[in-house]
Amino acid sequence: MDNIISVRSVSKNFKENVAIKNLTFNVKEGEIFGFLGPSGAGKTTTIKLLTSQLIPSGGDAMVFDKHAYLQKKEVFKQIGVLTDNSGIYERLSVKDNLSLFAEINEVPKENIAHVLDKVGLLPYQNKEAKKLSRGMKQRLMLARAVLHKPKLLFLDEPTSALDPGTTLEIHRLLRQLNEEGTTIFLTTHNMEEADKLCHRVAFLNEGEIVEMGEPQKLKLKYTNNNIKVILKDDNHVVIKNDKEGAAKINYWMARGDLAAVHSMEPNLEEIFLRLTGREL
Ligand SMILES: Nc1ncnc2c1ncn2[C@@H]1O[C@H](COP(=O)(O)OP(=O)(O)OP(=O)(O)O)[C@@H](O)[C@H]1O
Repeated sequence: MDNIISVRSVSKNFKENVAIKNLTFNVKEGEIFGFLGPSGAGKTTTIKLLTSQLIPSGGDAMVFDKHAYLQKKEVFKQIGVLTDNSGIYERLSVKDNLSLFAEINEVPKENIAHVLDKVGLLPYQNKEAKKLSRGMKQRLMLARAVLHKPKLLFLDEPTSALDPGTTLEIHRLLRQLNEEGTTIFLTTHNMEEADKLCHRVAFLNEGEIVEMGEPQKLKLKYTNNNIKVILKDDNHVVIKNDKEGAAKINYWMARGDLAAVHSMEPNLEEIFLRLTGREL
């Protein structure tokens, strides 16, 4: 698989404030890549560096094998961006918002109904944007970001402040887009979201990547090798995943005392805390 994003030793300073330090990572074509970190870690700055809204202070931020800040309009036609500076025209209807966006960006309009249907907004296409709920607005912004069928989609905190039902709906849409071939780069401080959605994640702390990999592999890497055993008398016992632990489980099983066995691998939140001493 080819790298669609390639970041080499990138840094970004805002005067004396160092926002990004020596970032190096790739995103492969077809991946959902999660960029995780607490507020101020540098997630949005990274998206801006990759979408030509900022120029790096050092290093190479490449998208489609070209420096992101040198990208031409043709290349940007292959990229969709969803950030919180919504750019929605409140007084226009849902459909007219997309229509105007298509005109400004020279995108054909015939895809509008299809995209609105996909994000579940077709029945609301004539509704004024200002009358939409937050979740519906987010879906409208997603519709706008994918109207031109981009190969690469950047999403900055796509589900922040959404209710769990709408969040699940957005996740379903993102998975579907990914299955249809869109590579997705998303930032989030929601570790559960990252775990469920992303093929790989990078942990960002104070402008630096402190760990990167597949969620499941990271959990195995940082496991403390403990197993929780629940016995039928409702006793919970934590044992080691070793020969001695296996003998204990055999013993309880033979006596008919065993109710359940759970691995105790850490979640991404706990790994981040262990690596940085910070919560998300
Ligand atoms: N235009 C700017 N001028 C000066 N400093 C900036 C600018 N943009 C970002 N920063 C600083 O860079 C650092 C990283 O900010 P960034 O917005 O990338 O973080 P973030 O991880 O996206 O945070 P959040 O989750 O709160 O959006 C912060 O210290 C921020 O204050």
